[in-house]
Amino acid sequence: MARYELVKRSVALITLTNPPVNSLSSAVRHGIAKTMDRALSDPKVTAVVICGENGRFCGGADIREFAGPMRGPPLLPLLDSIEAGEKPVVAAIEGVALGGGLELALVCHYRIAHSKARLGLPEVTLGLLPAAGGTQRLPRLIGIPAALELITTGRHVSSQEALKLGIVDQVTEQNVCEVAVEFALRAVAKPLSSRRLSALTVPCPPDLDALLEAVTMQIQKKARGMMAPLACVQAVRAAATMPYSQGIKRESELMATLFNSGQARALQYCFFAERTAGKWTLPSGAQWNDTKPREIRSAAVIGLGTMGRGIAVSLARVGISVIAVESDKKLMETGRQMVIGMLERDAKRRGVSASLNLLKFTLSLQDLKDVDLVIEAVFEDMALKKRVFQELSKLCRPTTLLCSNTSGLDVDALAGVTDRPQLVIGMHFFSPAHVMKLLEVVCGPRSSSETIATAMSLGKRMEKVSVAVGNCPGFVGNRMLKPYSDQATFLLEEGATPEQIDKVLEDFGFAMGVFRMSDLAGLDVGWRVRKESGLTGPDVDPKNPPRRRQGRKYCPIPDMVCEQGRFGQKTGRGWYMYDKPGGTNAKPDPLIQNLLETYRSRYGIKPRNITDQEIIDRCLFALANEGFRILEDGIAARPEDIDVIYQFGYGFPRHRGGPMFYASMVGLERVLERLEHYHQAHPDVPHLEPSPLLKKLVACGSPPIQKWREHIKTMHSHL
Ligand SMILES: CC/C=C\CC(=O)SCCNC(=O)CCNC(=O)[C@H](O)C(C)(C)COP(=O)(O)OP(=O)(O)OC[C@H]1O[C@@H](n2cnc3c(N)ncnc32)[C@H](O)[C@@H]1OP(=O)(O)O
Repeated sequence: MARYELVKRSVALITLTNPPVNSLSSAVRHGIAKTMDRALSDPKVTAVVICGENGRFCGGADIREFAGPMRGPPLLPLLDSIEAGEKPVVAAIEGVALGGGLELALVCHYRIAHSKARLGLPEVTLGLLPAAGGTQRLPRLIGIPAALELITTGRHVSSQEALKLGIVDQVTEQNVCEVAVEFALRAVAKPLSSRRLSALTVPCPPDLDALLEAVTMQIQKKARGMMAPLACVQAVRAAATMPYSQGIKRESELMATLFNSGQARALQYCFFAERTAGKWTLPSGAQWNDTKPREIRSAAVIGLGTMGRGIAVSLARVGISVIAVESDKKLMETGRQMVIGMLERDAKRRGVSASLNLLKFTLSLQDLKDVDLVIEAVFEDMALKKRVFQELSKLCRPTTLLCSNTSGLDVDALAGVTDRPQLVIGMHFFSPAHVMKLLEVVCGPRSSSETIATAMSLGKRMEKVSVAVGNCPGFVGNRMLKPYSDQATFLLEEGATPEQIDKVLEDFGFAMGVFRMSDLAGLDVGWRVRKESGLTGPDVDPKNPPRRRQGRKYCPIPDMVCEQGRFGQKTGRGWYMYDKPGGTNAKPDPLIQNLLETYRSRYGIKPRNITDQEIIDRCLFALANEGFRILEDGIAARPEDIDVIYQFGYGFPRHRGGPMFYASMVGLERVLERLEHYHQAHPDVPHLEPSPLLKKLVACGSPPIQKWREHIKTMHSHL
């Protein structure tokens, strides 16, 4: 796990060998301890270089080991002993030096980085802090403000920025190991005391308290209840105010609290869930690692509304040429200006030049004859989408992939009107598509494995987190949203207010409560869907709208809000009021309060006090319950996929893991018991009836989430 070689007759070259990222597993730590001992005790060796195999220095501690008991030599004393050694040690950093990997580099007396390397202390993103001396050494090296920023955000820096900050001593474009060996030879005669970071004093800003306070306040605003960033601030405060020996103790204490927290478990689960999500498998046996995607060089986007524009930008910025189609000249010109503006701003932010030459705008579908792939992003209307697909089928090359950005319509029905159902697939982007990371790849029953592989690989290239899901109304994300938002509106009937519910959900950690989110998305969207499905319409008595429809409980309040022309932010009024149409500053609206009171008195509902816990339980358990149904229906392959969708598409707090992980943390028995309780109280709400899979898992002793799949295996897969 650590290879030892003697090079240039006197330099010990220690290579970490734990692919793919040379993480510091117990075997690697053991290997480092052994090879360092050998280097320090061999009189022929005058200097040491540490590097990593396969172009990667080290990706940090082995995160998989965090779940089990600690084995092998602990990292902190091992690193302290490297720093204390009497022979110069040089870190040769290629690829990445992250977390424990950077902490290892910080105990080396010198650091040489390749120009393409990235460095950082991302522990905070795993609910931890850099507890192998990182919070104590980095401030001593680069000062409190810069160290605070890196440690509390977990941001990776380029080697050029690392050089400017003083983290590395040299950046090279050449073979970093060779450069480091030469460097080590030159360092042999030099004193090491000033190179031992733990022995340095921290350059302390005069306004330390004010700085720490400002950072704490900033974090409290942004971190939505995450503990780790605040613990990082405390650890850096210790570096500034205590000698190293005490600071390191404080670092360990803070780490101990974080390490055993549910938040750390959730964030580490998210790390692996995100990586697992791309690994799709079909019932046919085809899967992500044995199906070759097609290469996509050119694409078309049909429709230059909000979604189409974002999709066009996301394609062009990764080097794919895009033909954007609109049906009307004025709309096309508006779309063109918006897309160009977005692409220019995006390029400026990334420090690259905007790839405007890749864009073409047209009014004619005829121009799409030769593209490799088309993404339809027209209005959410099945008849319109079918017409577009029929036409594409006639016009495009027989090999062109036809994709729809529908947010919930039947992808197979679209495939059915084409001459190539195997090349039809859903690519459900989230708004704004050039910002939001999530892509649901909706596999119809006839989508070929090559088509799925191509859509997934295109998503990855577009820097999206892509999740393969089955075809059903609303797919995964929007299907689950219904029971969640239904519970919120039922709670309004019973006595809650939009602002109360939103506050509880936002305090839980959601980026936005359900009502603020609806105002942002536009209330008319759901209203149109309800009209299309016959739940509401001209036949409904506006004075006395029924509270039971299609055999189940129905809350007419959202329709009543829409009937007043309140469609959310875009109209300046929705569940809240805004300063102006398009405004974003939501304020409680007395008119909504009035509407709720009138509604309750009309139906003789006595409002009651609703606790925060009831809001959380009803909204989140209804959400997870639908997730269990999605798993048993085979629409999602794993709970991890659902959780990734909710984090990246719906603002579910990452430190809670996602709705399915949250359910597992609360305890499946409790989720089942609460759902049974609420279903008894509301028997006409089918979404509250516990799903058979939830019952089955509880009956099997509530296995950990990673084992749920074994209980779903026998059920039908739509993927
Ligand atoms: C006392 C405590 C001391 C220290 C604490 C720490 O060090 S905590 C760990 C801090 N390090 C990190 O957070 C880095 C995590 N890894 C990454 O950010 C990326 O993996 C990386 C290194 C930038 C590489 O990205 P890339 O896109 O190239 O690959 P991918 O992410 O798909 O990873 C490849 C496979 O490696 C697994 N993996 C990555 N890092 C770790 C790790 N630190 N421990 C364990 N496993 C790791 C990852 O899960 C992938 O596995 P696979 O089975 O192929 O899905």
